[in-house]
Amino acid sequence: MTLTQPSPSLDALVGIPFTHERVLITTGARSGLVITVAVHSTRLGQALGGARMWQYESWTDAVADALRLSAAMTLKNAAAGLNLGGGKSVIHLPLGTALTEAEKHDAMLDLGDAIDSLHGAYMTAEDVGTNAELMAVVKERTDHVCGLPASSGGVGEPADATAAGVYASVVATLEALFGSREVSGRHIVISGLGQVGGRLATALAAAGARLTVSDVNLARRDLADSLGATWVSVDDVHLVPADLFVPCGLGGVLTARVIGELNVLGVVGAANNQLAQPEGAAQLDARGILWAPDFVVNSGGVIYLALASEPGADLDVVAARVDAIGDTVSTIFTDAREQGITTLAAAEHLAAARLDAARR
Ligand SMILES: NC(=O)c1ccc[n+]([C@@H]2O[C@H](COP(=O)([O-])OP(=O)(O)OC[C@H]3O[C@@H](n4cnc5c(N)ncnc54)[C@H](O)[C@@H]3O)[C@@H](O)[C@H]2O)c1
Repeated sequence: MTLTQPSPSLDALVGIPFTHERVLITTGARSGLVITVAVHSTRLGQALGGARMWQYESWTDAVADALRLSAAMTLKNAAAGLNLGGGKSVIHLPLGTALTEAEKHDAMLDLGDAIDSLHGAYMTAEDVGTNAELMAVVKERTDHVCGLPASSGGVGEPADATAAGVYASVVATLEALFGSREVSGRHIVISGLGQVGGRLATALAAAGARLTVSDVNLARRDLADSLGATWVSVDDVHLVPADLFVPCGLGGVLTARVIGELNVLGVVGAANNQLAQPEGAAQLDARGILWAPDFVVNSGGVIYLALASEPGADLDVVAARVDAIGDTVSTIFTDAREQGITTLAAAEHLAAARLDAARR
């Protein structure tokens, strides 16, 4: 008899209840890659969420990520006041895979076919591992894609708007903690200096913040040096005593251990799904650390994609909507304090109120 290790169930991998309207899991005809398109909710409108192309140990991990990320998009789009539902697509790259440009092209055509088969239930855009140029390839197979390069008539990639929304959230968090919106002189720790983290670090340095930064990609140290920021290893970054910790890398960074070791007064960052477990919100609360919920903080990109893509869009109006993320964060802090609930619960209530109103 052969004994094998029991494999974890998808339920355990996903970690949230299955409440999705529709999930398509398909093998790309050209690429051979497993593509998941998860439509969590269309109650407020077409589901919008980016296309992630990333390495996972198993295709089931990629499906689990799509299920989690699409549910978070429902909350994000609802809390942002957009008439859009939540969805996400994930292309599974087996560990060690490095796609050639031709293979990426094939993967995008496959993604476009998968999205088109849903007849408009879901609209995609760029996310980690994809970009505006690759969205132009998706467009060859479906109209349900946004954030194309300006050269293709699109509104471009959303990282500027995401960084602007995170900046507004940082200011709102400082105000809640210190009674002042002043950034100058505050010590802020940023983990992940990519598209969003790099822009945010540049803006915070220009405003006079003292920065400590980190990235798994050591090449990002050049940016840190140019901003006069202190560089620390990714293993130690959460230990640095500071005013704020700003996660701008991948999700799941706030594990029970990391939360227990944080040495800051607030956490506010761009990374999606920062809490490794939902209980992390209460753990942060119990430690007296003010957490600005990620799906509100990082909604600038989706606000930009949705509103700037509308015909005749006024970019000043779009920028004001992005800036108003700071007001939403302040409201969530106030609601949480007054109702004695976590900031996560307060943000979820905000999103649920919009979803419930749409159900009536
Ligand atoms: N780009 C957007 O508009 C947008 C919108 C909403 C949410 N987000 C989220 O914000 C986060 C950052 O997005 P991005 O577009 O800047 O991605 P990116 O890939 O450009 O940057 C991520 C950076 O984090 C680094 N990184 C990865 N793992 C890390 C770790 N363990 N510790 C430290 N650094 C690490 C990477 O090397 C990279 O430099 C992601 O979680 C993304 O889902 C981005």
